[in-house]
Amino acid sequence: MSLFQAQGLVKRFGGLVATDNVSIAVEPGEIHALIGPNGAGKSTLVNLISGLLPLDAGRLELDGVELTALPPHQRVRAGLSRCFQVTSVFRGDSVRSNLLLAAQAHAGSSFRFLSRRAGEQALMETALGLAEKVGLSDVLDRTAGTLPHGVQRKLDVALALAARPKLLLLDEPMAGMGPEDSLQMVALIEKLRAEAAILLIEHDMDAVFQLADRISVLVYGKVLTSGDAEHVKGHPEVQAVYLGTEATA
Ligand SMILES: Nc1ncnc2c1ncn2[C@@H]1O[C@H](COP(=O)(O)OP(=O)(O)OP(=O)(O)O)[C@@H](O)[C@H]1O
Repeated sequence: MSLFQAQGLVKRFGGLVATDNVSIAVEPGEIHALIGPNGAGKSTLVNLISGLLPLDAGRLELDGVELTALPPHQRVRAGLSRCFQVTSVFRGDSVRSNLLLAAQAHAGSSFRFLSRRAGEQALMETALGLAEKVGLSDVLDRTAGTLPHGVQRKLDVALALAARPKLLLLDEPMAGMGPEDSLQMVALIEKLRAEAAILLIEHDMDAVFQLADRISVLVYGKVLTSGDAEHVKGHPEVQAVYLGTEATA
């Protein structure tokens, strides 16, 4: 059975059907990318999955737990973590504080048998482990808001990882990045595959073709087709509808 299943999702804005009976699944260890031209409904779909927007119809399930009626924070607790297109970093705090805060927020009662000192130590170790994982160990004392955009995006990923997700929703992680930062983010996402399954929304087609096991193409709120990179590249309607428009965007 799939790790994550979205079935028959529908979202209407007045007369506009922004999400039109979308079903999408993510398997354990899989990177499933979602692409589509501007206005296709990618952000709406991500907001429906993370719970920021209410569904008009459909069902969501993660690892056997139904998410459909859960508010966003309970979906996070169930194993669904999201990186935001607009970063969720506390810009005035250090990288270390950001990581500590995230580690603390998701620690729950896991350190309840430890003394206060040992608890703080365990949180610090978690924070340092997150920094190590995404490559931030050298900038722990820097104020987050003063770091280059690419580094802030890594911190954003680390904050999402603090929740120890089963499924990581990455909403345009390469947005606004130059080629060097994009390459680093691709390498990081490839590494994260070992931690969580990933639903990746991304405009950077090179990155998508490099990373994704499966790509679903969204057009006018519907899944036009779904398959591996070869399938999507060779699909005539995708070339016409999506790649044609994106190549000139
Ligand atoms: N809150 C809203 N109210 C009304 N219409 C909306 C709302 N949010 C999105 N839409 C419409 O729904 C459609 C899908 O928008 P959405 O932002 O999900 O597309 P997208 O694929 O994420 O686009 P982009 O790549 O530009 O981010 C668009 O026609 C958009 O105008």
